[in-house]
Amino acid sequence: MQICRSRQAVRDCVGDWRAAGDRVVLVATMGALHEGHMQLVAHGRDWLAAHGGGRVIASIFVNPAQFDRQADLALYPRDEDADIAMLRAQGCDAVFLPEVGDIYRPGAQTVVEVTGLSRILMGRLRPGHFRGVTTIVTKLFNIVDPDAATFGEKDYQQLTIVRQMVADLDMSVQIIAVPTVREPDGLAMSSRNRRLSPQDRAAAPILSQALDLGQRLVAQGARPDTIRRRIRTLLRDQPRARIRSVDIRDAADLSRITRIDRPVVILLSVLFSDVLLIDQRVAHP
Ligand SMILES: Nc1ncnc2c1ncn2[C@@H]1O[C@H](COP(=O)(O)OP(=O)(O)OP(=O)(O)O)[C@@H](O)[C@H]1O
Ligand SMILES: CC(C)(CO)[C@@H](O)C(=O)[O-]
Ligand code: BAL
Repeated sequence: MQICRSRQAVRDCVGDWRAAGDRVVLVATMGALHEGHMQLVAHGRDWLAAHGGGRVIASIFVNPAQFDRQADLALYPRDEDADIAMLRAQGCDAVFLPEVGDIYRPGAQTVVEVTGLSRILMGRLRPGHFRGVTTIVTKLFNIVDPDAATFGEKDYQQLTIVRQMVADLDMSVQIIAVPTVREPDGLAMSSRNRRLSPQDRAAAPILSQALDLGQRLVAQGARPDTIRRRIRTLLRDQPRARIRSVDIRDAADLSRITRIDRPVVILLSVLFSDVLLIDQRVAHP
């Protein structure tokens, strides 16, 4: 696996692959890798196998521009050696590990923002977060120039926003959505899970139980406000869980709904001590 620490190193590496006729898939991450990230690499490989073959490059960059709280940035888990070993074992072809100064250079003035979708739901809880995401994803697309890129459904609003950006700006990158990978007890894998205390870790599967309940109620024909209320009641039974948001939206565009006559997405964000966990489930009436 090639290790690229500068933009130029990535361009040289991808240039060699392209000269050999390979297609390229980008797996963008913030590191502290887990099996969810490995599935992004695996889905990238599957896409390449169906499109004439090629190479997967992962990026690991804890992007300061998408953190709304300094403490969250300072505490974000980092483990470069373990990350490189995992990617190598997964058969990833290259990894891009840029420094902050190589990505955000003095005098830069340009940001990329999907104006509507970035300001609702998590965008209200974390102002500026999605502008930071779309700006770094655009920069990574420009540096790597991939044919396709993988994004996890766990970060459902992020996935929806990236799709909107790619369509709005005519970016020629195919977005591959990857289903959420879970621990055996149902907790969605997340780098931030490492920061949970043992007590919070034991309590955290309440999120997936709440999603199970929501999915059952959607299938039974319940109304969105009833489902939100029942989910909140379940979460309130867990004293370690502090609810930040419970939403039910149109799965296609995250618009508000008053009755459920098409696929919806149930979106949860819940604090355990100072760790904000999110999870989602698409449900069909
Ligand atoms: N459990 C998972 N299953 C599938 N994809 C995932 C999972 N967790 C993260 N991803 C995806 O991996 C990519 C990189 O995410 P990131 O590095 O932020 O990891 P994370 O586990 O989501 O960390 P965080 O704790 O910051 O939420 C994103 O596209 C994200 O949706
Ligand atoms: C897409 C991403 C790597 C951009 O920093 C990040 O938001 C993430 O890890 O989901
Ligand atoms: N996977 C989401 C990245 C973030 O929380 O900043």
